[in-house]
Amino acid sequence: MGRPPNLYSFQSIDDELAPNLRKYVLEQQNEALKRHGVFRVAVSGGSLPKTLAKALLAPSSGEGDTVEFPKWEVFYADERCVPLDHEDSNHKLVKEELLDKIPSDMGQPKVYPIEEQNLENEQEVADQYEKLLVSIFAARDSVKLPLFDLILLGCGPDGHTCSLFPDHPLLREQDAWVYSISDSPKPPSKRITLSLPVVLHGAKIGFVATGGGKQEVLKKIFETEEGSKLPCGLINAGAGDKVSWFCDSPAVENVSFPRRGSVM
Ligand SMILES: O=C(O)[C@H](O)[C@@H](O)[C@H](O)[C@H](O)COP(=O)(O)O
Repeated sequence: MGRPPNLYSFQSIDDELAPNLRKYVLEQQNEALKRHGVFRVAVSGGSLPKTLAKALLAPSSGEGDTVEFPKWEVFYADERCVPLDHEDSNHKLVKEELLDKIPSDMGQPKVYPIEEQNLENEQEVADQYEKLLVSIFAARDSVKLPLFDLILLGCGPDGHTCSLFPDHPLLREQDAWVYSISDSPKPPSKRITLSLPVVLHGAKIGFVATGGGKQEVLKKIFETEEGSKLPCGLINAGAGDKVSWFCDSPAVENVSFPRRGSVM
């Protein structure tokens, strides 16, 4: 097993977690821009977009601390098979929480939502999204897996992440980049998700998990054999120190796994 994941815990979301998350995201942004002039990020839904907005919409404190949105390409780590203006859409959530709030002088990222045709056929939605990823990540060369510069995820109370759920057969799938699911235990039932190998391949993987409701599952994920088999645990085990967790104190109150102070 490689090096363990990084676990950060903060007293306050607004005053500590968000500024540290900003620092982390901008480190990945600046690295990626140096590497290939573009920052490719995958984001999921849940509470993440709101916390991300707190991090990214704060004023810049100077050099190296500028969010270069026009150089960002934003993808969805998972999406629900609903129209883009539907209450359940992750794209709608990201748009309302973050994109619509970006001041006009900062410019907008290029965002890649799912296609709205054939929403009733979740396999079709997954295939279309995979085709999109192939056209971007394998434009010139054939690549085995798409390389996101950063994948930002949440953690469900059952240990799911993206739309990869505990004990679900999708966890064993290796072939496609994007899978559909029609029996998601968290509604709505029809969704698409990046595959586990795609997530593990990400250059960096950041989890944001806050609130007392996450306490039990985080203890399990970080401290038990059973938890290491949950989707979040599989990512910790498979991606090691490429993974960073941004948690608040209530979420990790009982977790004795060593924490890091701050992203500095
Ligand atoms: O579309 C979804 O349902 C999400 O992508 C899902 O994976 C989410 O990130 C977790 O359920 C955590 O959600 P919370 O942060 O709201 O607990």
